[in-house]
Amino acid sequence: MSGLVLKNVNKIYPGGQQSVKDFSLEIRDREFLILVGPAGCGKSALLRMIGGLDEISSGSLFIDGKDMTDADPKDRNIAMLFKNSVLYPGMTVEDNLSFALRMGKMAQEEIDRRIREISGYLKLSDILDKKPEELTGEETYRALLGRAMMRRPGILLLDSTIADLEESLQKVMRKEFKDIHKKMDMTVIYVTDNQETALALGTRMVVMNEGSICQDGTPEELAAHPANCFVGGVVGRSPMNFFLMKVFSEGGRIGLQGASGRMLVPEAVGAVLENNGYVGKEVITGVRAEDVCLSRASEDGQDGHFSARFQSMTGDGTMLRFQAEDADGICQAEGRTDFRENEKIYLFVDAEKIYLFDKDTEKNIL
Ligand SMILES: Nc1ncnc2c1ncn2[C@@H]1O[C@H](COP(=O)(O)OP(=O)(O)OP(=O)(O)O)[C@@H](O)[C@H]1O
Repeated sequence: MSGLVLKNVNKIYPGGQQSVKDFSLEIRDREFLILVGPAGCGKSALLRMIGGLDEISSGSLFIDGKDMTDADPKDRNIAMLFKNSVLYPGMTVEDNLSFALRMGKMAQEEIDRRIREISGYLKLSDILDKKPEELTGEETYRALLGRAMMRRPGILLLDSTIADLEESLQKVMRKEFKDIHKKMDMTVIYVTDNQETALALGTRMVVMNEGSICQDGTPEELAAHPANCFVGGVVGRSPMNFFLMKVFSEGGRIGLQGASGRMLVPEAVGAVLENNGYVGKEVITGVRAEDVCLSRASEDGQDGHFSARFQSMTGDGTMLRFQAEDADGICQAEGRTDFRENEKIYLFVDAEKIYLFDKDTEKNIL
């Protein structure tokens, strides 16, 4: 059993800077939780406090119902793998795996048993005799993970640890994480600034910004109903564009007027806007790149069609960047790559797929 509860946790440094603000979260035993947030939002600070490497300035931490706020790191049953973790130089992978347990005087038989088990899970058997400098990036990562798991921690903290691997390896490792987590009886907190991992693992995700939780849920829930613009921009299969548009009412229908086009919204959406007093006001309209299509319309002014100017293709050629009257954006290229810079293009936005946020609070209106 290794559930974890954080209650109103704060981290304030001697200079007065605060990295974690009133952070409360409950993580169930054996849960795999992904903590996503931009650089500097306090993810590592939070992990360091959970692991006992840094003091909790105020608030409390419970592990399995026991108050561990001030407990010694070695009493927390937690293993950590940080961005800058390295294997002990000069030692083989096997020695790296066994070192801490040998120092703790564990019986060699038990150490050997664990090495066999973990080597099996992490495919280390063929590299047990190798030294760190002989390992590839992926092998190093597997060995580091194995070393962290040798003590059979109840909780494993992983800090952006696969971010430095090549993209193809990251994919492999994400899949393996899922398998390893199933086999090992562990609660895992995985910190990353990359939502891809959370989407790939499909597990619970907490989005963090400026030291606080923005939203908590599955990646699908967060993508479908982001609590605010920030989460909308962070979570989802394609980037979200944001446009400022004015809500209008015309002939009993509600619509949105932007600088380069307009669209009527579905009746249910219109009702929410009307009932909440948004008619005549500006709202932030969020549209995912995958929901903006190149339009064949050749005239401005058609409902749902927006004029823009082509800027550039994305590196993989699947999306294009455009400049609308009031904002830059990104949309599907649909195989078209033959635009000239600044050429006029037409975009179609599916009104069924839009997100609407309050201009002042940036909170989701729908
Ligand atoms: N010892 C410290 N003293 C003062 N400020 C600190 C200290 N450690 C971290 N910070 C600040 O706290 C904030 C959060 O840092 P933290 O490393 O937790 O962010 P992060 O989300 O993990 O970012 P990254 O993904 O880049 O590691 C940052 O603004 C950082 O500069």
